[in-house]
Amino acid sequence: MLELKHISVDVAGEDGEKGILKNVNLTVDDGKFVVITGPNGGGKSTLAKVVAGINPPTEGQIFFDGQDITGLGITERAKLGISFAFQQPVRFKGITVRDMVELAAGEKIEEEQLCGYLRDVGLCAKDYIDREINASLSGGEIKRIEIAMVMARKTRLTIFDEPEAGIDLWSFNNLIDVFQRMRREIRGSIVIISHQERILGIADEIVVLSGGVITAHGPRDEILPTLLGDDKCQFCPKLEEA
Ligand SMILES: Nc1ncnc2c1ncn2[C@@H]1O[C@H](COP(=O)(O)OP(=O)(O)OP(=O)(O)O)[C@@H](O)[C@H]1O
Repeated sequence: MLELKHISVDVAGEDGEKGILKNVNLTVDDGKFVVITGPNGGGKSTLAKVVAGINPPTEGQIFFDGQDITGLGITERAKLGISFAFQQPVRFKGITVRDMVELAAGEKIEEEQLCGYLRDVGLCAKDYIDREINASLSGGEIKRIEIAMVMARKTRLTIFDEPEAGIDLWSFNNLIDVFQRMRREIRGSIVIISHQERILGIADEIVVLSGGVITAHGPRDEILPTLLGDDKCQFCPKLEEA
């Protein structure tokens, strides 16, 4: 179980300190599929980076299975079973797709299983398995490889920051299937930052983060209608009727 307690992140702005996250409290129970959404600039990526150990919080504590992990770095958190898929994945020169998926899994993987991971993310294994991860891969291809890696990793908590970014429609449809399969197979928790209605539609819980504050958190059936209804622009000031 992941618990964020009184998390704040301040950065130095032109007019002094600026609060990006303000006293955020959030619990993600085991096995839950939680989607964090909200307006641009609301603090979602910052929150994901705080959980992954990339950004330290200015205040507050993070607990994972009851252990205080606030002071741990990315690698130590990864060892405890926290994985993070970047909005813009990194590319490694000289390393093949096979190497990366095996590295993620922490063991040699049977060819058939490796092909399965690639097939699930819409890549033809024979074309990609021995391909080097370098600048010749497109943004969408590299994103799919990273999702295959996350599937191979089977961690306790997986965080995706806008997995739909840069992915074409075919892959997007498959991405939904991939998430549902991940949910069945890895039995860990999945936290996804997304603006996509279809991803929100498969969540167990939805968290709305706006202006650095959680403005709503609850079961999908409770939160989603409030995001999709007439009140879609609930975060914007209402225009006066003419
Ligand atoms: N290091 C920083 N210095 C100054 N401002 C920052 C820094 N990091 C983030 N911000 C600001 O904090 C706010 C929240 O950023 P964040 O990337 O967390 O938002 P987000 O909800 O993920 O947005 P989006 O939906 O557009 O991806 C934004 O206004 C951003 O410009």
